[in-house]
Amino acid sequence: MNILKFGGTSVGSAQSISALMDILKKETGVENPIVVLSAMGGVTNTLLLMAENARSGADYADQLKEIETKHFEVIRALLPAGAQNPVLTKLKIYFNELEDILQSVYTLRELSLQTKDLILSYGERCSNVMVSHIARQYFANSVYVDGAELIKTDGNFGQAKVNTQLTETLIRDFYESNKDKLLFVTGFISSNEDGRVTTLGRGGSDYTAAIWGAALNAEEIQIWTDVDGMLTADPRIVKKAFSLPELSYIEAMELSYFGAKVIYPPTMTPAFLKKIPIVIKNTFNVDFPGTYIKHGAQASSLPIKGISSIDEISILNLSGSGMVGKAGFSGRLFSLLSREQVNVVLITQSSSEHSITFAVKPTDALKALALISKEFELELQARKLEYPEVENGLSILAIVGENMKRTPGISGRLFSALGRNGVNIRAIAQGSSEYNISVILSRADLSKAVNAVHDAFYSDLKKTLNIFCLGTGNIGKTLFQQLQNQMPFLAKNNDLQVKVMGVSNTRKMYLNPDGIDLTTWENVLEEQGDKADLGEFIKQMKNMNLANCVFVDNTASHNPIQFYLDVLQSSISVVTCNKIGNSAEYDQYVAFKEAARKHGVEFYYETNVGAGLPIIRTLKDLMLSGDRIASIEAILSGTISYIFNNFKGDRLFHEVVKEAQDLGYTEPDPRDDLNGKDFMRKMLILARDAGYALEEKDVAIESMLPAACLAANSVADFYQEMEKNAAHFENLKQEAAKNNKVLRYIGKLEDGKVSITLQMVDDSHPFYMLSGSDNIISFITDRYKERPLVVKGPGAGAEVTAAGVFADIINVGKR
Ligand SMILES: NC(=O)c1ccc[n+]([C@@H]2O[C@H](COP(=O)([O-])OP(=O)(O)OC[C@H]3O[C@@H](n4cnc5c(N)ncnc54)[C@H](O)[C@@H]3O)[C@@H](O)[C@H]2O)c1
Ligand SMILES: N[C@@H](CCO)C(=O)O
Ligand code: NA
Repeated sequence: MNILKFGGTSVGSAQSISALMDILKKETGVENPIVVLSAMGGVTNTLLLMAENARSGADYADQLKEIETKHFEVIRALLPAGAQNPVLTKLKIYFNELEDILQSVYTLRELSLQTKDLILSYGERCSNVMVSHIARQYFANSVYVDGAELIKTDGNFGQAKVNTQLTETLIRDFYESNKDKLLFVTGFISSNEDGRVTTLGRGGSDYTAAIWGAALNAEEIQIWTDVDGMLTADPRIVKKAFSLPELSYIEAMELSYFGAKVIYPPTMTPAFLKKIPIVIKNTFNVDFPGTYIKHGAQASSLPIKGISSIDEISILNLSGSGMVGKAGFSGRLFSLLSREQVNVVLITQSSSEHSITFAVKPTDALKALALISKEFELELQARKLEYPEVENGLSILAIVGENMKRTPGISGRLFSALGRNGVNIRAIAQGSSEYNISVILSRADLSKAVNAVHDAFYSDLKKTLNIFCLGTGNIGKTLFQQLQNQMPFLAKNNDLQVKVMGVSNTRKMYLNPDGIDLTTWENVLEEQGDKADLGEFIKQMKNMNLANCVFVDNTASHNPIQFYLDVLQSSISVVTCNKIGNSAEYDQYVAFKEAARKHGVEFYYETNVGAGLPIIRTLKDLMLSGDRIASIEAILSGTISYIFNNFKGDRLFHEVVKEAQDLGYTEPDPRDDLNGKDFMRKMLILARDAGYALEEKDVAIESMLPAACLAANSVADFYQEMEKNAAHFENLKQEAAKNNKVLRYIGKLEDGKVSITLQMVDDSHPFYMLSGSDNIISFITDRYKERPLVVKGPGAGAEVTAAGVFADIINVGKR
């Protein structure tokens, strides 16, 4: 025989009660199950509120009406008109009784625990009367059972202690003479020796189910709720949390002790003692197998079973010389707290015995402080103890699982996931049972921490990168297109999900904690976006406090640069195609790298040089492997390369420049390409990566433009000047052609000096053969000295650049 317990949401509406009936149709057969029901969802809270209102002399009539309507609506929806009257009458009697009780509370302005229990009992009574009547349409032998009469307790109202022996006898006797019926038993309520209603405390209906299960040696106890069993983490925090097929009782207790609201741990004890399996099932997803909690649960391959947390916790730290070597000290402390009903959630003590830190619920913190101040008054006065302080705003995160036992590396994985994401740990505790490692951290970090730890332990599952992108121009737009196309492949082959959480251009910004749909981002940004504000964008990004976060700069603007340090220091990686940051002051370039290293995040800028071509990466690998750069020779302006490769025959120079711009090769302002500035930035970044502490002024640039073009103060002006100076460019072209040479703008790093010069080269020069927007770079190093290491290919354009940014993002994900 099985016990089926349905929680508040499962009896919360006509729809869920219909689902419940369908479940019962499958579960009834040769032997009927015993059904235990909670109050309708929300009713217990409303009853409590009414009781408090009555006590303080406030109105409660509306709430009473609300509860009544809630029940009556279900009855009208699920019972034919002819069958409604008897149950409506029964419930009406209950509501009248309830009103009388509330009236007395109101008159006396007094609410004892005993009266409170009585008031609360109406929640379960009403739901069970109602549902048992509805069930009669399908199961003629359905009966309502007042569970309070069969579970006998002491008189500790609100949290009564069960008299197990008497209770089991009563339940068995009752069951013997009612076996043929389908029993609907009120959960949560019980009664004392005098027959007064008591309640079983938090999670009471689960407890009722376990008590009945143990008394009758049930085959299994099914807990029907609104989630797919016990999950690896709170699904409201971790979107990728998944349901666990099997758990041991201990794992289930550890997991539910902190947070998981699925089952209340003490209620498992009767089932645990009799080795009765508990199954957690979802009323709203009946076919899902759910979670089995049982004796000898199969060891699984998962390193941990789950992550649980307590949202709000306070810690107290007691320290001082007076504690060292004092055997009775912690005994005195903790027996004091236990005597005064302060529940201590976690304790750590340093081996120097100089300090003890313990965690309590915030509501208990001041009480604990007062108790300590009184108990240790003498020690405090004599300065043998420091006056303890309460620290609030903290949370506990715990990883749980029996596999942790004797498995090295588990705590390492926990702490490195937290460290990498910039989560500071305040205190650590691991029980010697090794079922649980708990850490205390700032509450603001909790959600990020749980996600990071979830990723770290279930890494064979999908990892999510959360990206925030600036710039929706050429590169930004193309990146989104590529991301959208590639998403399914990444999910399938790399277990990686890239989610765009925020986007901004100069006009608008839009952030969404659920992620932004890449098919509609343009409309969403336009219609739902706020006015762009870079500081605000960064602030909101930081406030989201997500794990595996990447800030992507696809602008050509100075403005984002000033935020890089702050972003890196917030443990957020930076990927940028914007060269301005790395080519400004050398100290800033160094500061970015140091911040990234210190905070364990990435700072990637492959597209700063040669767009998607692997140049930065190649140089970095050479340096890391101990090679030394002797010289670099390179063509690194895709725009100028394109121009020289296409400035032929009778074509005009400024027309070819315009063509390069239309093809997306130029900077947003093409003057930055033609005046050599863009090239200078790239050479400077390369030189710095090669180990030279150079500044902009150290780069000697030979201009390829006449002075008038250089002086143009707008882009339109610039084009006009190029047109006016057509003869200058024509001369250059003809002179090169005359000597069978081509024009090349070449950068060089040699002996720590950087120059960029305009040259005419013949076909003996390796840079002679180039086409389109090709870049070429040739490294001479200690190891590549006979023949250089050469990287060549298209070095500008939206597709290749966005692809380089994309690869940088993926590389952050690989770490
Ligand atoms: N085109 C290429 O081949 C290539 C190659 C490598 C690197 N890059 C670099 O890519 C970057 C972007 O180039 P693009 O062609 O896409 O430019 P673009 O002008 O088309 O787009 C720039 C975008 O940045 C936005 N923006 C500017 N300032 C901003 C701010 N403060 N906050 C938010 N958004 C801001 C603009 O609104 C625009 O959406 C440049 O830094 C460029 O050097 C380009
Ligand atoms: N404007 C740049 C883009 C690549 O960085 C160029 O022409 O090389
Ligand atoms: Na590159």
